[in-house]
Amino acid sequence: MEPTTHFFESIKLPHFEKEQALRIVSIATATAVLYQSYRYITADKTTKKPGLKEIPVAPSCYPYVGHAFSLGRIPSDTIRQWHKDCGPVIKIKLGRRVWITIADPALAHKVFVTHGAQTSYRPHLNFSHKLFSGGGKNIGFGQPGEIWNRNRAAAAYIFQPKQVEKYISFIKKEGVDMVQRLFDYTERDGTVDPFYHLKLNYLNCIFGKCFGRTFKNIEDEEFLEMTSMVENIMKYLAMESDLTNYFPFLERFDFLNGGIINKTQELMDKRHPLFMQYIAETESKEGHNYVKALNESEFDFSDDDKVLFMSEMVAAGSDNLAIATNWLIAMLCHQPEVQTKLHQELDLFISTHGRLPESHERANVPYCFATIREAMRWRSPTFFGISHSVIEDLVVDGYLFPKDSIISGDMMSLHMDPTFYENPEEFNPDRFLPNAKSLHAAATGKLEERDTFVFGFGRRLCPGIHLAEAELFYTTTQMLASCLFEPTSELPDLNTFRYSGNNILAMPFQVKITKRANSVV
Ligand code: HEM
Repeated sequence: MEPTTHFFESIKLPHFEKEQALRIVSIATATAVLYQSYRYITADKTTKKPGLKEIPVAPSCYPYVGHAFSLGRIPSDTIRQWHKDCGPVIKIKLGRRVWITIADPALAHKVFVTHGAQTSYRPHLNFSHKLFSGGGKNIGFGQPGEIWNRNRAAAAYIFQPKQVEKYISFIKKEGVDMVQRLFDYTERDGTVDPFYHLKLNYLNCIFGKCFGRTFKNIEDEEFLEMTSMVENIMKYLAMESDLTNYFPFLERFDFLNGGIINKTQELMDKRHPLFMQYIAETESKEGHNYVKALNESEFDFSDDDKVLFMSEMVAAGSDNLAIATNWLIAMLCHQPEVQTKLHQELDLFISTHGRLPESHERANVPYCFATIREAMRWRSPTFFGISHSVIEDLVVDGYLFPKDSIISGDMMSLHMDPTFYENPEEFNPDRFLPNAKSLHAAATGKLEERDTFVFGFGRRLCPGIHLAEAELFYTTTQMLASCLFEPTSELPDLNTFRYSGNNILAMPFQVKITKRANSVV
């Protein structure tokens, strides 16, 4: 009741008593609900066309609200179950908007890649489109067109393998520093939660490359501020996070919706000056960084463009990697035999070559690379990647994907498809042996040639994929060459997810990380 009282006290309604105002608001809301219900029902009928297979509507759909209140605590868990009950493609209704999720790799590939010309758009959502991407001016939430092409070309330029090479020694150093911190914290406290150390490592990797500066440790206030900004961005990017996208009348009653309009605006008001300051600081920094790379290139970025570009890279290029590596560590606690095999393979390479492997030598440490890949298959870092939108009515395999519907691949379901992956529930790095093809090769090409979906699809495929591969490879090999991961009496929970919006996070866990007695580094 308190926010309601506060709301009515804060608005200026000189001609109405509060009770009158409350009645008016109720009547207005009821009218809006009835009007929207009418439009919702009639709109739905117009999408039905003869001779087409009906995409099943997921269960627990209610008039007007659709599934908005049926998604549960972890929407991906609910949607995965709906796929099991209703099949590989389902329709979810959020107010008047239609969200179609796909759990079948072949259908997903056809929809997003074969028909990429129609499906490489992004839905217009309040936070991602209007605020985070400044009205569609960044890569992730811009629509195909001139600005998006420029941004994508700039990303392709700074993330091409040749450019990634320039930062390898920096990535390696960050890995060495993180391992030392893991040892220090274990020595001090007996055990350590690796997640924030991984976040610091990967945030430093991308932040260092963007701006030529890094954060000291996990208590560093600037690190905490930046990591909280990234976490909030990931939270608000989730489809279900902001109901005003589906019930626009809620914009007038922000307090009913958790104050999301205020919170997202505040977040972006904080981002702009902070990133402007980081960009300005790079002028005086020695060495190469992405801001300088953009300045030197012909892409013609204004300072505001750079804020959008860099903040997107920091958000997209840090947490996903930490989440993937955190799941890997959680899994190693459960499967010590996998860890032993990883140690043996790496030790053999190091003894033979007198150094750790480079990422282009992944075929020489195939089990190690396969384990990184299996960790991402088994627990994809995101629930739905980034959702796409279809620009015109599209029929694929007899299913109608209506114009403007939001479409997503359900990552967990795609990677648990038994026709695509044998015994998918089993964590088994051997499934990716002996093929040590790059992540890019694994995520592109014909359906029968690809065996990962975690980096998305076709024209929208993650442009940071080469960088992601390098960072995952060097961080993991550095850790495994030096560290022994031992569980505490409580093993990490592998089956419960922590809600964080867009990402699939493990529940917090502790692990003992010590220097391996027989380490050869
Ligand atoms: C484990 C690490 C990563 C994962 C799992 C991941 C996953 C994804 C996914 C699923 C998408 C959406 C693709 C689609 O819409 O079909 C995406 C897009 C994107 N990623 Fe990544 N990513 C990772 C790392 C990175 C890194 C390191 C960067 C750059 C620093 C990056 C930058 C981007 C950008 C800019 C987009 C938007 C592309 C567009 O909309 O055209 N990502 N990523």
